[in-house]
Amino acid sequence: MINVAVLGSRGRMGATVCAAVEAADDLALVAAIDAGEDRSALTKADVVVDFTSPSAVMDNVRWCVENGLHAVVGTTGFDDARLAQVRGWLAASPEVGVLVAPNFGIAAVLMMRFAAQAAPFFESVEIVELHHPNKVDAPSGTARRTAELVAAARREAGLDPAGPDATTTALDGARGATVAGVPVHAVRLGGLVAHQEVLLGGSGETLTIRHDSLDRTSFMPGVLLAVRQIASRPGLTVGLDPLLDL
Ligand SMILES: NC(=O)C1=CN([C@@H]2O[C@H](COP(=O)(O)OP(=O)(O)OC[C@H]3O[C@@H](n4cnc5c(N)ncnc54)[C@H](O)[C@@H]3O)[C@@H](O)[C@H]2O)C=CC1
Ligand SMILES: O=C(O)C1=N[C@H](C(=O)O)C[C@H](O)C1
Repeated sequence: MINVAVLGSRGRMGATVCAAVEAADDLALVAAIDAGEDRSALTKADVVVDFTSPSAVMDNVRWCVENGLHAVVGTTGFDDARLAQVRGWLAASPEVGVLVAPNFGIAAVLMMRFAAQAAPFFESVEIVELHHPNKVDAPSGTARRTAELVAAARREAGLDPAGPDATTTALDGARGATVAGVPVHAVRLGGLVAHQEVLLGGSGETLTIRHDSLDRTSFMPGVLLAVRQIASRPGLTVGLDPLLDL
């Protein structure tokens, strides 16, 4: 039995994780903590799951590492500097495992992988992410990660991350934000959960790779996989890919 605690337990994702843990025969939910509540109950857990906010997550992760607790982190807001900070904390607690994944959906992980595979074969690539209007950050963590993977694949093939663009006159924001050289556009729309399109274009043809999370249960197989594996993966793991042998 793995004892699990959830940070952000009253949120959209946290509540879904609590339900998934309670439904699993090999997991026990030992603490469910939200903003302003005492974190000491977390020490009953083997693994802490964090779905809070980009402004809260770093303090939570540091606290978990300092207390010898493995952490599975879905909260967004991680850039290279933040990941380096986590590696620094882990250096003092080398037995602890922290997994940070911008998206726990298996299909989303595959979408990112397919986008990176396709990226060197096209002149142009742009990313459109579409989410529910209560999302606090833009662009999404998934879009940022996709842009980084796509840019790395294009650079390796000797291509510019961005495609040609003759637009010289535009309202600020009309061409989106640039992440690792790739244009990223963010839509916030009632009725949506989490969606992304990677648009690739070349001579006379285009390819669209689209992923849709229609319900937050889509993230649960990935979260539970990470919870089950994190104790055997000390140090920092970024993304779900290594757990899927991708
Ligand atoms: N990696 C993935 O697969 C996914 C990641 N996310 C990310 O997870 C995060 C949370 O998303 P939602 O659940 O939609 O947000 P939400 O706003 O519904 O929930 C966040 C919860 O965290 C709580 N919270 C804030 N600070 C806290 C703290 N210091 N300690 C404990 N609880 C705290 C809030 O009170 C709230 O209940 C976001 O960064 C989002 O982008 C969301 C879906 C999937
Ligand atoms: O806030 C969300 O909802 C989501 N956040 C993650 C992100 O920013 O990529 C994952 C998914 O897109 C849902």
